[in-house]
Amino acid sequence: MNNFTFYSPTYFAFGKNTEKDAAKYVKRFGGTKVLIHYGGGSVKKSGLYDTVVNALNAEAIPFVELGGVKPNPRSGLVYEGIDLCRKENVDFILAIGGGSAIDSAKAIAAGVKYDGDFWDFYSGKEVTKALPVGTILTIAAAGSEGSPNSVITKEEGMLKRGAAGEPLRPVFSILNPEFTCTLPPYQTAAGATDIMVHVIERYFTNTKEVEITDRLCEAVLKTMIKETPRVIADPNHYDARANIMWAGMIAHNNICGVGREQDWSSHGIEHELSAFYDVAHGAGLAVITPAWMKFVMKKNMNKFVQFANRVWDVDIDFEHPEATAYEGIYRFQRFLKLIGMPTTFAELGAKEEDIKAMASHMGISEDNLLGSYVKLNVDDIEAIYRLALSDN
Ligand SMILES: NC(=O)c1ccc[n+]([C@@H]2O[C@H](COP(=O)([O-])OP(=O)(O)OC[C@H]3O[C@@H](n4cnc5c(N)ncnc54)[C@H](O)[C@@H]3O)[C@@H](O)[C@H]2O)c1
Repeated sequence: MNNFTFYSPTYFAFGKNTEKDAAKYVKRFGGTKVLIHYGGGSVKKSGLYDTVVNALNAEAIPFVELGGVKPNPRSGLVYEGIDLCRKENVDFILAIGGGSAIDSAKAIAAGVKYDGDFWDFYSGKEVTKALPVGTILTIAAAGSEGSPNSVITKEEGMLKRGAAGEPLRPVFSILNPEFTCTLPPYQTAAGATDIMVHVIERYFTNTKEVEITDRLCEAVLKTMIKETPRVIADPNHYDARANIMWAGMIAHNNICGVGREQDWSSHGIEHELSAFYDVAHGAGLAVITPAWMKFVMKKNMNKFVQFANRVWDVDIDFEHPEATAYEGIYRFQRFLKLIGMPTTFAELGAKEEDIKAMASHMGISEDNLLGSYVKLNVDDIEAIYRLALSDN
């Protein structure tokens, strides 16, 4: 196991009615003027927006608001949010929604404290200062409620890029699984896929002797394999929703990833699909991750046999380990189909003729290869996109 530091100071309030205390948490974490940041209709339809506004009024905390965050959140609204916060002397951002609203809030939070263009943080500069962000989560997926990350798409050039830095971890996150019951099955499944792939990006490592984090990863994956079909069949299944919601947090606050090299190729390759076609991130991952697995398995089979055996209950064929490895990937892909995810380019609406452009859009070069389990060059990335044309 490698050396690591782990500091994850987010305060979590989990369960029914926890959103009622939102204003108390804002106060507790120092907010005196709040920006409420959210997407579109769902937070208003569910009554969550009114609950939050009433709670802030009851605590006499002034606020301004900025709605309209789109899935795959855009830089334009971030600039608007930074200007608004400065003009209104906002000192706390409360995001209501999913990864998109939260990531947009984090970008604004970092941008307000920075003299330059906030996009610098999405071009490799570490975030070292940000306004505090609190979240009320409505979809289990991105894990942004506990992560030090944010992903934004720059309209100009449709660049989808990530930023990172400890100040981006929310100071508090409120997770009421009931709010996730209104998610359409497709969004539920896309979220579940994202959760699983957050773990997979950490699981496939060349770092040796990482039994504790391997086992944590496997626990999250096993939980998702059990609970996701339950909520697809019964969207109001509170306990299954609750297990998935907490799995989503554990999958990405890095408790499963400390002390080990991590990969992150599937996310990088998928970000081009979301940028080119504006698809749901989890759906893009459902197409890309099995293709990535098929490609890298041939170069580094090590971990795939363990994945097949421990996660997908495949008996190990010691004479033909590649058959065991492949069976694990096959079962993963079959599971994705079962929960209603696309598994090919065509199902996603992606086009073969864009493959070259997507592979070269990522800024990968021989000095800057993608991933770590197997390091990928542009030709490898193209080959992975081609493998995703079919699910055989
Ligand atoms: N910051 C991170 O650590 C991180 C990690 C992974 C992914 N991401 C990014 O997060 C974004 C995706 O976030 P997401 O998957 O959480 O989804 P999202 O926030 O984009 O929401 C997906 C859709 O579901 C709707 N929705 C949300 N809650 C709902 C509810 N309760 N009922 C009905 N509809 C609801 C939203 O309005 C939206 O249309 C992508 O941009 C992705 O790249 C960020």
